[in-house]
Amino acid sequence: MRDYIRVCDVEKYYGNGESVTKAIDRVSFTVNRGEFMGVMGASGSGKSTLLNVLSTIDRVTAGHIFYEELDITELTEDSLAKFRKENLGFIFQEYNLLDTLTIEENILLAMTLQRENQRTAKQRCQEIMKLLDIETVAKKFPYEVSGGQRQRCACARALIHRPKLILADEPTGALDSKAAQTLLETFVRLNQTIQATIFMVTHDAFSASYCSRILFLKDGRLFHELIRGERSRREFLNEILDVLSLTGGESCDVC
Ligand SMILES: Nc1ncnc2c1ncn2[C@@H]1O[C@H](COP(=O)(O)OP(=O)(O)OP(=O)(O)O)[C@@H](O)[C@H]1O
Repeated sequence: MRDYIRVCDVEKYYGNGESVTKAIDRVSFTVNRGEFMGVMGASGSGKSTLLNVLSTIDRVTAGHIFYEELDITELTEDSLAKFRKENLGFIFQEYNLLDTLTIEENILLAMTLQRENQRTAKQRCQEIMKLLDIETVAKKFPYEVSGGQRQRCACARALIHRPKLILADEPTGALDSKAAQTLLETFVRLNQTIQATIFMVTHDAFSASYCSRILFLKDGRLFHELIRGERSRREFLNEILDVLSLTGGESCDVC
């Protein structure tokens, strides 16, 4: 399989002089198209920073990130905005839904902003709501639905463009275990049905056990990697917990 993303010797420093923080320190790895990648590590290990440089929200201090042949560290701000719009979908812990719009309108807004034709937009919205099982709450406002349904709405909004890469920062953080499980199963389904590549930061071993591969960060460096392969999710979970006990990382919210 050809590499979809190549992260080459990436460094991200904050501050300068004596007060410099090496949030990411010479990290290199590749991602294949269609992988469900997890990133784990203790608090402050650099997970969000890595996600931010991968998603072009933040610039690297040194190193290169290639999406196929395109080096995104060399792009101008205008080209970056275009790249983000055409390729990426973001899902964060805070849903950032607009309370004055219904669930359906929140999802459609993402399409309106891209000036898609209305019929295509509506059709895609129906499809994605069906896939995420939120059709029944389409006409409700965000404050009238559950946390899990809000999160799936945020997910639908990110996915309606059919992004090649989904970037998720602690997407299950605000969910109870049932809602978290539903969202993770949705990710797996999306991963399998539309071959979306997923990059998910999580501190939770249970969430990570849904991934096909996990990178472990420690003090900004790549410390370990686990590949699920043919193992059951339970076996993979146990292995993740073993690694976390070595890194002093976190645990598992539901086990
Ligand atoms: N804007 C910033 N300015 C200065 N230092 C920062 C900034 N953002 C992050 N850092 C530092 O960089 C390091 C990595 O932070 P990062 O947020 O990537 O860690 P994390 O693994 O995502 O942590 P958490 O699990 O607590 O969210 C930390 O030492 C943090 O204090």
